[in-house]
Amino acid sequence: MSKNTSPYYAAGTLLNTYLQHRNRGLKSIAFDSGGNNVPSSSSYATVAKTIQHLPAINSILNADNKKLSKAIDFDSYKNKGLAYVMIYELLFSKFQKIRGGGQIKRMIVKHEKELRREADEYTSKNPSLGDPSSNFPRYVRVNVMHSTVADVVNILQEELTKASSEEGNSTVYADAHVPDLLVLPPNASSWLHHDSELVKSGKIILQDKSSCFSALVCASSGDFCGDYIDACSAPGNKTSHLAALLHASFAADDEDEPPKKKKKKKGNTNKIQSTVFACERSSTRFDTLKSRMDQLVSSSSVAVEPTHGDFLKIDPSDPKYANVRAIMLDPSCSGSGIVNAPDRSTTQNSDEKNRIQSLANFQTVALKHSMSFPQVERVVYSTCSVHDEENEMVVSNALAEMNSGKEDGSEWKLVAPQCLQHWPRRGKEGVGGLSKYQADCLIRCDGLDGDETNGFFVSYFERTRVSNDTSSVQSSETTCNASIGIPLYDGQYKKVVESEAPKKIEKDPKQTEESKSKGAKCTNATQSNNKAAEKSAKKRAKKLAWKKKQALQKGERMKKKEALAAKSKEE
Ligand SMILES: C[S@@+](CC[C@H](N)C(=O)[O-])C[C@H]1O[C@@H](n2cnc3c(N)ncnc32)[C@H](O)[C@@H]1O
Repeated sequence: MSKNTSPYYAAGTLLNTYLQHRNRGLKSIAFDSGGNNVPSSSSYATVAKTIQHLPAINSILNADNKKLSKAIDFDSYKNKGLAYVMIYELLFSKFQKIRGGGQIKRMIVKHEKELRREADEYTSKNPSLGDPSSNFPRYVRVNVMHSTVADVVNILQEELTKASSEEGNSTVYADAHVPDLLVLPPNASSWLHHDSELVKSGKIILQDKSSCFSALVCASSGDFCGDYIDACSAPGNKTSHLAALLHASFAADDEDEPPKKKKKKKGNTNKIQSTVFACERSSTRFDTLKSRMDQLVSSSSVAVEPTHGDFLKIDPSDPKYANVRAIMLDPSCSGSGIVNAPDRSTTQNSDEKNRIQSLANFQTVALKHSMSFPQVERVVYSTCSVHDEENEMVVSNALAEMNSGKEDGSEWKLVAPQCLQHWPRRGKEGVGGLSKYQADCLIRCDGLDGDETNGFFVSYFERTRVSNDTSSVQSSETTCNASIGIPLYDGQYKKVVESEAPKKIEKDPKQTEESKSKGAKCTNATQSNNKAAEKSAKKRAKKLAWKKKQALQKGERMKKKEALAAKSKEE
C-alpha cells in the first residue's frame, strides 16, 4: 500500500511502533522523538482510542476459533497497526466507516456484517467498553480565587437545565468530600469542556475528584502556617487547588477575626501569608505551569512561585525554603489508575514490571527527599497509580529508611487525613509490612470498582518530635459543602448497578482506639516542639474559642428574636 492512499497511514505506523514497544507508553513513543515524527493530534487520538479497543477487536477477531481473523487474513498483514485502526474506525468510532481505500480496507469491508454481529455481542457483554470513565460524573472545581460557588452554580444550573432532556436529572450537586467541587451528569462533557467560557476565564477547573484529594489533605491537615512546596507540579491542577484552599482559609480567618484585631490589621490586608513553591523539571511543562498559574492564581494572601528545576536537586537547607512546613509530592507514575488511559495496562509483562520498578525507585527517592527537609512537618505523597509497588511499597520503604538510626528523636508517621475520614477505600494491609492501622491511614480510589473517579492513592505523613508540650489543639475540619445550600451528591448519576461496591472497612476495635489516639496526637503540626507552630496553635485555639463564643451569642440573639416575634404574634 502506498503511503498516500490511506488517511490512517500515520496512525497505523504509530500503532505498530507502540505494539513493538508497549513498555515505553504511547505518549513517550509519540512525542519524545520530536521533529517531524510527532503525529498529528487526530492520528494520536485515533491510536489512543484504538488501543483502548484492542481487547475488544482481538476478541472479535479470535472468536469462534479465529473465524474472522482467518476470513480477513489478518495474520498475513505486515501493517497490523493499520488493520487495527481501520477495524476500530468501522466498528467503534463515531464515523462507523473506513475512509480512503486499499486492500486491507476491502478485506475488512467484505466481512463487515459478521464483524458488526460479533462487535454487538461483545458490547452487550461489556457495556462500558473502551472508556469506563464515560460513566463518571463531570466534576467541576470552582476556583474560589476568581469566583464564588454560588455564582458558578447559578451559571451551571442554567446551562444544565437548557442542555438536559425534560425527564433527565438536571441538578448541580455538591461533592460530599471536596469543598468547592461540583458534580454534574456524565454527559455534561458535551457542553462543558476546555473551550467553555467558565474554563477559559479561570473560574472553574475541570478536575477529576480523586486528584483533588492531594491538595485537600495538604491544606486541611495541620495548621495553615508557613510555606509549601509542590514538588512535581505541572500542569498545576493541584498547585492551584492548594493555593485556592489556603486563600479560602485565610479569608475565613480574616472574617472570623475578633473586631479589635481586625482594626489593628487595617492597612496590612495585602500581606502574603503563604508561598507555594511549584517545582517542575520539564521545560515545556514548566511553561504550561507558569501560564496556568498566571491565569488561575489571584490572591492577596497566597503566592505561587513556579520554580524550574529538579526537585531532587533542591538543597533542603536552602534559606529560600526555610519557612516551608509542608510538601505535596505527586511525582510521575505509571498512571495505571486513569481508567481511560490509552495504554492502561492491567497485566504486567517483564518490561512493564521493570518500568514500574524504576518509577517506584524514583518515587521513593523523591519521598525521602521531601522528608529530609529539616523544618518540614507534613508530607502528602500521591499517585494516580493502582500498583502496590508505587503506593504502599514506596510508603513503607521511605518510612523504614527515614526512621532508622534517628538520633534527634523525630519520627515520620502515617496519619489518617481528617478531611477524608469517611472515605471508605483505604490502603492495603500487609503490603510492605504495613499494619492495619497504617493501611487505614491511606486513601485509595478505584474507578473500576464503583468509586466514580479515577484510581488514585494518597498518603499523609507527619513528623513527630519528642516534646514536653501536652497541650493539644483540635485538628482543622474541612469546610463542608453541605453548608452552601445545594444538595450533596450521593451517587445520583451512577448508572451502573454496583455489584461489587467498595466495602466499608471493618475496624478492629483495638486498633480503632489506637488509631483514634494516635490520630488525635498527630493530626496537627503543633505536636512538634517547633516554636512557630506552637505559637500559631495557641492563636488558633484562641480563635476557635472566640468563634464558639460568637456562635453562642448569635444563638442567644436568634432565640430572643424568635421569642419576641412569637409574643407579638400572640398579641
Ligand atoms: C503526575 S505529574 C504532576 C501533576 C500535577 N501535580 C497536577 O496535578 O497538575 C508529575 C510531574 O512531575 C514532573 N517531574 C518528574 N520528575 C521531577 C523532578 N525530579 N523534579 C521536578 N519535577 C519532576 C514531571 O515532569 C510531571 O510534570
